Amino acid sequence: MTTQKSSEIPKTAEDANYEIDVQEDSDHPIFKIKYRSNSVISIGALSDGSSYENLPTVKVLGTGGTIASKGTSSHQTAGYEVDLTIEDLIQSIPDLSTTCNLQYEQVLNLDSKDIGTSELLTLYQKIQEDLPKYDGIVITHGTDTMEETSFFLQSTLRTSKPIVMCGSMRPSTAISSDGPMNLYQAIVIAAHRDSRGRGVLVALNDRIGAGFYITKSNANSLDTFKSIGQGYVGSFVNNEVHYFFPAARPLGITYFKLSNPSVLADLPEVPIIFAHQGLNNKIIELTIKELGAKGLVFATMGAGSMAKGTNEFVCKLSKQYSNIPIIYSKRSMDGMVPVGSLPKISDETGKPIDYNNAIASGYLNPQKSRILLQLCLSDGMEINEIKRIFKGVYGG
Ligand SMILES: NC(=O)C[C@H](N)C(=O)O
Repeated sequence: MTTQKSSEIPKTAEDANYEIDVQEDSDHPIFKIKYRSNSVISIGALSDGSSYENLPTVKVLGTGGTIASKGTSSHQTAGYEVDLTIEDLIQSIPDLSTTCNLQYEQVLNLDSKDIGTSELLTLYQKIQEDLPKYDGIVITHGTDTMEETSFFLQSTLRTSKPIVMCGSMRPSTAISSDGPMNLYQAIVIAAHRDSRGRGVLVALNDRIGAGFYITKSNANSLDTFKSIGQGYVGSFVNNEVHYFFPAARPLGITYFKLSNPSVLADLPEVPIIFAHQGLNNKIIELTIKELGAKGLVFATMGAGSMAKGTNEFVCKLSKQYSNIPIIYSKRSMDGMVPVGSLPKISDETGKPIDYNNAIASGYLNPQKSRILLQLCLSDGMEINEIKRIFKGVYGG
């Protein structure tokens, strides 16, 4: 690889103070143009053979959240309302016209607690429609359920183009609101060629994480998105995107084709039960019998641990209801549930009872496990196939 530098100013952009950095190898020359504003864009062949002939095009899709909210005072950081449009948000950030061609659209405008299956489907369809037309997509979203949307999109959109989610922890009216900086960074990340092939990303607070794993760890502070075991994939410093590793997607992703979106408007009912000392088994019975749950996820107390009586109760009940899948996830933020810690159940005589429908979540937390199970069930998968899918995330 050779690197040449030039500070020549071409006639066509006389007053544009920039530097061209050409990196060449035999197959893929890359031209980096560093502008006065310090934003860097690349023109040339990408490693997959495609290229940005001009500035990359980025579409920002607004869905609401705190980033689009207003409080009643500058110190209010909880209890505010969604009140801004995506246009307002774009107006709050500095000009990015030397970094990308930017377009935006309001898809939803909700607090993310109100995002359910039909909203996910609306967003999914919009992204499917936009992906062929843009080099990158940014989604502004509430942080409370961002990890669920990011997991859903990662499991349903197969693309090497960057899809970057962002939000904020402080409303737009708060002192030191983090929304504009997070949105600005997300757009620069989506426009950056090195963001390709990394799956759905979550960008907040100068950090870039994998939407597949990342989770909200703090209800109030700016430094909230974490995936402790898996770490961040990169960070944002000054106006630069820094990746720690070459482009890669998390292992264990299963892509579901939503060929019939109407099926998705009604994803199967899969509740999550949070296990704790003295859990009343009646709640499990109500969930399966009264709600008609098609599967169940437990946030178990440790690596799959629940009271012996609860495991026996669930095993018996789940069999009465056509062997519904029971996912053993965990309420701890980090760590995993291995197959080996699934309960072994026996009858009064000590004879083992088959509990084949118990499935370990591996590294997936309960809310991500729920979405994966819903997608598996809507695809008509049987228990053993669902086990295989979860095993991809080192569970099963
Ligand atoms: N920080 C946030 O965005 C929280 C907000 N309640 C939401 O998820 O929409």
